[in-house]
Amino acid sequence: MTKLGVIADDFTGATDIASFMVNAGWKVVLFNGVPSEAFDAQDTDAIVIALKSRSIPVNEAVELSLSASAWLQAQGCQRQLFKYCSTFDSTAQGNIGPVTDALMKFLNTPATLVCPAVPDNGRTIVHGHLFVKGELLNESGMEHHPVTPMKHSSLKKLMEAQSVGLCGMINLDKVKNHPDELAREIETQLANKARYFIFDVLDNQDLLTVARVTAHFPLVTGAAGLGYAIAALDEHRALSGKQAMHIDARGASVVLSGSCSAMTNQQVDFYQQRASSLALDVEKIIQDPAYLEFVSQWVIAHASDHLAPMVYATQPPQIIELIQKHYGAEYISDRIETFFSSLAKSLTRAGFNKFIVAGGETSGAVTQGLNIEGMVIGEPVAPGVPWTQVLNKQQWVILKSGNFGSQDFFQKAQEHYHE
Ligand SMILES: Nc1ncnc2c1ncn2[C@@H]1O[C@H](COP(=O)(O)OP(=O)(O)OP(=O)(O)O)[C@@H](O)[C@H]1O
Ligand SMILES: O=C(O)[C@@H](O)C(=O)CO
Repeated sequence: MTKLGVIADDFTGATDIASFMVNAGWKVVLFNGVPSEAFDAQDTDAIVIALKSRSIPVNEAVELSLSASAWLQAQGCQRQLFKYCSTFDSTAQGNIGPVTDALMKFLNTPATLVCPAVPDNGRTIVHGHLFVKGELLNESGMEHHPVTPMKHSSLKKLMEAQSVGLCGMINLDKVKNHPDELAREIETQLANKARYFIFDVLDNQDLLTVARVTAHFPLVTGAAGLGYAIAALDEHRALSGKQAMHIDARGASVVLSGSCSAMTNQQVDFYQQRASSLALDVEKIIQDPAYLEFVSQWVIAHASDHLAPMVYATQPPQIIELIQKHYGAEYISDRIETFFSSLAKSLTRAGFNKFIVAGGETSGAVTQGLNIEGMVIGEPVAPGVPWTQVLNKQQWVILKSGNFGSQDFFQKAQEHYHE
């Protein structure tokens, strides 16, 4: 029986929590948006729905999240987790507070947990303040975020500004030294009208304590660490989880890199010294209708190389700046994404069954090109970046966030293939 339904407010956040739960031994399936049909979830521990609701208008975020919650409930997920960013990305209008309130009403619960802590990634909570690698959230760089600048670190302040109720705070001393008293503490604070419980969390042990004491809450909210703790506490997880995903070495693979982050630039530099590589010509993407076929044929010609061929648009920031000035940033981004989407589609027709993709937006475009509705989450190549198998297909995909993974990521991903 499925144990947990997860509603994630963005795509890389969805793969992040899915990967943490798989690491704890669960079998996890991820859907891109709310599926239109039912899913037979019998041997699945968690279903994750990836939405794009972090920064859209509040009423749309609420509506989308409620429809995800209703679908998950219909698949048997009585318990649900609302996944938002571990840096609590939101404004005083939302969307974390309003979505949480709406889900609480829908799932008919007077209390929930607010827990963005991910100790493995340096997200900790002390005296109710959120830290990012030892820095207060509002001094971590997040105060400059273009869409959701985080101007406070107090989770109480942040949550109460965008929701209808009060926070209940439980400090580190209680979590670490008096775990047996936590259940009573929750009852006392509930009687005092607390709705959103914020526990201090410094390490994974604290997360396990928090997950244990809130195991009866029908709804919890937070980030990937909470997913890990809930899965790790499940005594039956070994029955269904930790099966290595069989990624079939037969069939060809390709690396598609559209990310221009510092880390991806390093990964592309490293990989192009070892494998056949083709840098995309931006002018030809725009001007030459035969270019897609030319690039497809180049990839196909290298299909049986020892390492997968790589096609990349990745460039360092100073070159990107020039290209964007010349063509317009939005226009050129869109053209490159569409090119990757069409290339992926054309390579599938040519027998390619493994796609290693770099970049959040690029991943969205490739997912669309491959017409992916859902995927099973496999083993991670780097923290938060798992191999995935497309539902009901012999097709495998990695979607790498810009700054994730080590220098040898593209090569490392291919070490997971099996004969
Ligand atoms: N040479 C280029 N010139 C201009 N734009 C480019 C070039 N190469 C890639 N792009 C665009 O840059 C954007 C990169 O965004 P993407 O989300 O894929 O990567 P990222 O921002 O590094 O990843 P993440 O969002 O996961 O951190 C895409 O829209 C892509 O089309
Ligand atoms: O929680 C995080 O930090 C990430 O999963 C995320 O939400 C990326 O957008």
